Amino acid sequence: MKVAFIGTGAMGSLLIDAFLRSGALLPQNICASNRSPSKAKRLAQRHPGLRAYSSNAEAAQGSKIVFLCIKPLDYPDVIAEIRDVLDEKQIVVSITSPVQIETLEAAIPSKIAKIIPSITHSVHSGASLCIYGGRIRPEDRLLLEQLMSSISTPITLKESETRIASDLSSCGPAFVAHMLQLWAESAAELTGIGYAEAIALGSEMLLGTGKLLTEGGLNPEQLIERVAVPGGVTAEGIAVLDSSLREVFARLIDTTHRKYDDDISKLHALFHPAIPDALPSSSDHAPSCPEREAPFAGVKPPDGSGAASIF
Ligand SMILES: NC(=O)c1ccc[n+]([C@@H]2O[C@H](COP(=O)([O-])OP(=O)(O)OC[C@H]3O[C@@H](n4cnc5c(N)ncnc54)[C@H](O)[C@@H]3O)[C@@H](O)[C@H]2O)c1
Ligand code: PRO
Repeated sequence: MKVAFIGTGAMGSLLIDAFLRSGALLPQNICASNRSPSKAKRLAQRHPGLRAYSSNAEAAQGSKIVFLCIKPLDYPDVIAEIRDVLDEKQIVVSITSPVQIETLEAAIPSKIAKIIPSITHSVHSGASLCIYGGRIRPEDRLLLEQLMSSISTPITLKESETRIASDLSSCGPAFVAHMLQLWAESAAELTGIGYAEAIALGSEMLLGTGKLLTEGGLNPEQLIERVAVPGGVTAEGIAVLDSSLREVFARLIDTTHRKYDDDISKLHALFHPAIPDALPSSSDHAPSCPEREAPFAGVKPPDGSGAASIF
């Protein structure tokens, strides 16, 4: 079975490397193409058997699954290039949040899914966000979730939840890494500890905290209660965070949702140049205020170990 990756930048290459490392795909299963073909060729050199194409249509033709690993505004060109070689049996997966499933369903005959990955999949970790179009059948969903289970924890959600869920799972690693940077910079500046040492300590702490909140069976409230002993230093620190961070997160969510809406508008104009507005926006999905309660479906997929090639 062929699986195509169109766009082999940061995320396309990461997915290919991770699927191969997990054993879920073999190099001979994979076709890759990229606007600058040298990137796809480098992957073929790294993984003998993988086929690199200079044409997106050639990569897509005959592939059971076609991953589109390109940026939002590159979609119209790529769709125009591959439309004629796609059929209704193929599954086209967009890894890009603002590209709406209904836009792709209107443009191509294939079954459409949106799967938003995360850099954490390179260490076989993190949630992949799975959103399915109306043409996806249960067996297609099983296939995609088996594949994604080999490198991540697939979580099914509604398209309206894409932005906030992606903030947490896909942008989140960068947000948390930035918080750690600032914390380590302040630590180095105010106390004299080395920046590298502070980063190392913080990174080990993040790893352990993630484990406690997943396999360790603790929720944030329980974890805080165990750490913040009454009258101790942690409780004082949490009071400081509480008074400052709520506003920061409100602004963060507002900003990412504005950017999302902006991308949706630009895409709409590119896909439908003559049709004015009536677009979905993040405000259709959730209030653009901090008190949103994301109604996260959180449906766990069937258990696919993905240890062996599933194709
Ligand atoms: N990087 C992440 O952590 C992450 C996480 C989740 C989702 N995403 C989404 O994945 C998408 C790609 O992100 P990225 O970080 O890999 O970006 P990137 O810029 O590293 O990669 C995009 C690749 O697409 C190629 N490309 C552009 N136009 C093309 C065309 N017409 N035909 C073939 N290839 C073309 C570019 O040459 C580039 O190699 C974005 O929409 C992003 O939102 C990224
Ligand atoms: N990276 C993409 C971006 O920064 C989206 C999720 C993570 O736009």
